Amino acid sequence: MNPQERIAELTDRLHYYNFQYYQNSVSEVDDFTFDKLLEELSLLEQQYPEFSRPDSPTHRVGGTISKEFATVYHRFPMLSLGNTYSEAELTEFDNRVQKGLNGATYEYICELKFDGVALSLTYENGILTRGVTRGDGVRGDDITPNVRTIRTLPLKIQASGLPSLFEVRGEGFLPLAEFERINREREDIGETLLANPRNAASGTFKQQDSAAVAKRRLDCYVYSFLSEPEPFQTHEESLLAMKKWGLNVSPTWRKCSTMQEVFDFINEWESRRYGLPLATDGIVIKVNRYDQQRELGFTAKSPRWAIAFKYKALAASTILNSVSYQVGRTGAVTPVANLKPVLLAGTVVRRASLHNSNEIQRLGVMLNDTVFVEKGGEIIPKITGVDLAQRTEASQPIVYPTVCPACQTPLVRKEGEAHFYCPNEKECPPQQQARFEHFIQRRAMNIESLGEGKIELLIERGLVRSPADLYDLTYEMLLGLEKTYTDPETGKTRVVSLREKSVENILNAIERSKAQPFASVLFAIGIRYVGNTTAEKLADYFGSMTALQTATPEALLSVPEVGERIAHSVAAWFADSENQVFVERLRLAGLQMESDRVTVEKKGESLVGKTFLYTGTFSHFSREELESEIEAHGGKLLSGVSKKLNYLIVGENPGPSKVEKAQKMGVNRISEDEFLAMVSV
Ligand SMILES: NC(=O)c1ccc[n+]([C@@H]2O[C@H](COP(=O)([O-])OP(=O)(O)OC[C@H]3O[C@@H](n4cnc5c(N)ncnc54)[C@H](O)[C@@H]3O)[C@@H](O)[C@H]2O)c1
Ligand SMILES: [Zn+2]
Repeated sequence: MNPQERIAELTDRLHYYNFQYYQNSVSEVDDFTFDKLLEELSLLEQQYPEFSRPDSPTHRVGGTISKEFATVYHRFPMLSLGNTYSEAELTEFDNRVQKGLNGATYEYICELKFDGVALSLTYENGILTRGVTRGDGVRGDDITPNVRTIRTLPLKIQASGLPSLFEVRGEGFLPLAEFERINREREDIGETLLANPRNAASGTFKQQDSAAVAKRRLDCYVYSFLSEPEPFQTHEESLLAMKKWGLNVSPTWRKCSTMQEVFDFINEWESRRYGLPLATDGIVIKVNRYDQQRELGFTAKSPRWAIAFKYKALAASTILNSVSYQVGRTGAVTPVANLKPVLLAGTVVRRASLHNSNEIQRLGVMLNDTVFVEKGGEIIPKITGVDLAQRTEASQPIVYPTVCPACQTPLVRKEGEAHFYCPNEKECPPQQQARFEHFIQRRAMNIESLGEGKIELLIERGLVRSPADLYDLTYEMLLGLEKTYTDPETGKTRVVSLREKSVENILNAIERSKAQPFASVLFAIGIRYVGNTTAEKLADYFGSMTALQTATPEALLSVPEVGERIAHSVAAWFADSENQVFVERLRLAGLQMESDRVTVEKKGESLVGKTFLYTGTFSHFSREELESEIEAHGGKLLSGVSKKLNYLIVGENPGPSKVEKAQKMGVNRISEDEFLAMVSV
């Protein structure tokens, strides 16, 4: 391939990766690969400037703006950062700074490079008025309602000396613990898992429904302050002031006066960063004094006074001893690598995730191979490659099981899914066990005193088979049960035994669970794809188990945010006769089968036969109030813009995609006042 062709190829490929990364929150290659390709393109362009394309990703910020949000122009461009993976290049950067400042003394502020989404936050008279993504650097998406859900971001700052207008920049992120929590929940209801915290954060910030955004507790570290005139002399002063004003500044930054101190900072944080509550991928080095920053200036894409040093993902090599297969609540089989213990980022790693059989094939990994293990943004490390040079005859192919490792039922693979499933939903022990764990969790029936091995014990002694059996347990059945567990990894033993007190606790909790609201019961019964939020929506809409059980597919589809996949799953679940028996037993046990929501009181008939959808926020109603107002006047709420929709009520900060679609389909768009006029006749 000649240089011109290679330049064209790289340009197109990098554009595609950028689009996937910024627009769809998907990484098709890892960052290191991406950065190397970008570097290759940049070098080729320097050598052959005549072939460089005007749209080259080397001289512009990679992101874009989306149609779904209003576009906002940045008052100060939001640039990228030059980056390097080598200490030698960092020294070159320092030489350039030294030269640029003509021998003046200077200091650096070193910070962690947080791996999330860049945010621009505008404060006017101390009030947070706007939150915008970086977009293409010149314009970004106005995601103010989503940014307002970040609890550590003050909506109002009161302090003396506060400029009347200023901008704060920072990194919006999903804390690791939150990322893991969301994935546990997703796994529990059979949803595909989020790939990594950065992409999850990026996807979350781009959601239209800020109530859904609020459920994922996003956070933000701020690291830059912009205002005109600039009240500070140095970056350090701005960090201290922002901290004082109550903005969330990570305490990890340090002032360095020599490159040696910078390198020490880099080395120190290489493993320490894994103790932070979020993913980081390097450090950022910034010239401290603002006048010196101005002197050094910017390239088209990034400041000359700062650079990012990116860590290569921390890796270790070790032996793959065996693969075990775990069966989840929905029957999905997940392979897990058992490794020869190895030290990685300060912790001993014994296991790594292998995701699914495709991943094993992709890696070409065999038993007894020497494998590379990396710690990325996730807590469980992953196998990223095989050291083929170390392969011996001892290496044996991994034979993926054809039957369930727990119950020997032949595994099946559904079309379009990466996982194999054990279809023996009702009898497969790990699925059964997980079904109980799902049922007793706090947000379901809240019988958590049954945790920690007690369920296992009850199943093993044949006392319960279905969660409905919990309601038939008696004091006599439970008292004195005992079991010793041995941890396969450490060999430690633990005794679970049911004495008077714990039996009483369990029975009380079971009794109390009968008062859990209908939505919790609906979540507890464990319909695939029906998480907490969906259960609430279904409970609200149908009001009772009976209504839901007999709901037509069309009715299910008209529930807000319920699509084909969920509707199908719900219908299929209720069509199963064993599930019907299960629900009947729960009903007889006295569980809540109806919403205690006050049924909407009829106020009039002016909206009978009309369908509605709303977007944005309203001054007279909360979302719930608007919904019940529509219902109270006989109107019907739809879940999306379709031909069946008569009116789209457009509030403040509406979702542009809904409005545009409504416009295209010729749906009437009405204001809040126009709606008020319709219901006050
Ligand atoms: N894997 C892929 O497919 C893919 C595609 C596109 C981009 N990328 C990755 O994204 C990077 C390019 O993105 P970029 O242009 O945003 O550059 P960048 O992420 O390397 O650096 C700029 C960004 O760093 C962030 N940042 C974090 N901590 C900071 C701090 N303390 N101070 C200042 N900024 C801080 C800011 O969000 C800023 O916008 C590449 O390095 C690449 O690895 C990957
Ligand atoms: Zn099984």
